[in-house]
Amino acid sequence: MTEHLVDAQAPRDLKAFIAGLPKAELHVHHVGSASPRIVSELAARHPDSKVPTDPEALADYFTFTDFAHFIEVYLSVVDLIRTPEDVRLLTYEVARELARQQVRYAELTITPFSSTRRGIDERAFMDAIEDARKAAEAEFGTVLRWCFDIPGEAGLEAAEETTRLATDDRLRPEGLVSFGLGGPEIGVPRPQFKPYFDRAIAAGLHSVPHAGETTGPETVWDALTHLRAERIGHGTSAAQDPKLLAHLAEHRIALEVCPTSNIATRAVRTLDEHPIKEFARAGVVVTINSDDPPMFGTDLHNEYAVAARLLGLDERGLAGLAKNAVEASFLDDAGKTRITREIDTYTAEWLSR
Ligand SMILES: O=C(O)c1cccc(C(=O)CC[C@H]2O[C@@H](n3cnc4c(=O)[nH]cnc43)[C@H](O)[C@@H]2O)c1
Ligand SMILES: [Zn+2]
Repeated sequence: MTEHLVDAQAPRDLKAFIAGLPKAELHVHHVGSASPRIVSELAARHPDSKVPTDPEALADYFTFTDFAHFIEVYLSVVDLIRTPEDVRLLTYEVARELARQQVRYAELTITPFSSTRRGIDERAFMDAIEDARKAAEAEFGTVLRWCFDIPGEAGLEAAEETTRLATDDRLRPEGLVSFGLGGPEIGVPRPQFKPYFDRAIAAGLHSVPHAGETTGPETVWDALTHLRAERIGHGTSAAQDPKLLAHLAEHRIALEVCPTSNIATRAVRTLDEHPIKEFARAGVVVTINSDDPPMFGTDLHNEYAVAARLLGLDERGLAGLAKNAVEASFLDDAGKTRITREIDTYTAEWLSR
């Protein structure tokens, strides 16, 4: 069971503050955000799948022995997304959940290769996510943007297909802002993806690969050097390299920290051993994110509560984390100013109660 991951120790008042705090989420996966209700609905639609239809059984199914097991389970959920309507439903429901958590802006990591290789028409796929994005903004007020990621383990064929989908002007969706690299790192060296990142960057996309989640700091250096990373997904092992921490701090390359994810995939042993404190101490820009929240038995509120405990933060400190995410986002300046002001107003009102 993953429920033990939920941080019950945050004071009730701080939890209430977090619940109302306007936030930005920069590292959250599309399929990995499918709620137990959506997963069981999709599993019931596709009974040939081994994914349980019972939400209770899903908690056990979403308990991982290691990162490789996590990816195996993740792919079984990917297999449930078979039609453009599945894609639209999932995207819209993810936005609803983000809005519930006062997320004003989110960059959602989507792996289009996984859908197109399963036979979903590429045009219909783009229309489905864009339709959900526009509906979510109109109905919930949450602005969504996309990061298309290469599923690393699927190799250069996946890299080529993802790059094509991200850079072809006839296909590229309006909401696309960045280009990523996910999946396992062990046995999947970052430098091989350089030509694909070069093309994506030339097409105006920002570079946000996962790195240092399950391998050492050299992978983070590779992501910076070869993939020209502007933010790093996880970057957990950066804590082992003081020069790297200094580089990240100096160049304001933010880390997308997802504490509970790192425990659930067993990349880090316990929350108390999480290197977030070292990041903050070194002056690295830390952003707090949820990664694959239902699979890890968490949500963004819980991740902020975890961060508050690990970093010893009060309301102002939490507001600072929320502002870090806005600042490190790829939102335009007017949007950044709007959300930052909202965070400041909310915090000032809360503290003057
Ligand atoms: O879709 C396929 O057919 C396929 C075939 C081979 C390999 C893959 C992948 O590598 C998919 C991995 C997928 O996992 C996503 N993800 C979600 N959470 C995380 C995370 O914490 N760290 C790394 N990757 C993560 C990611 O979006 C990848 O695309 C697929
Ligand atoms: Zn991730």
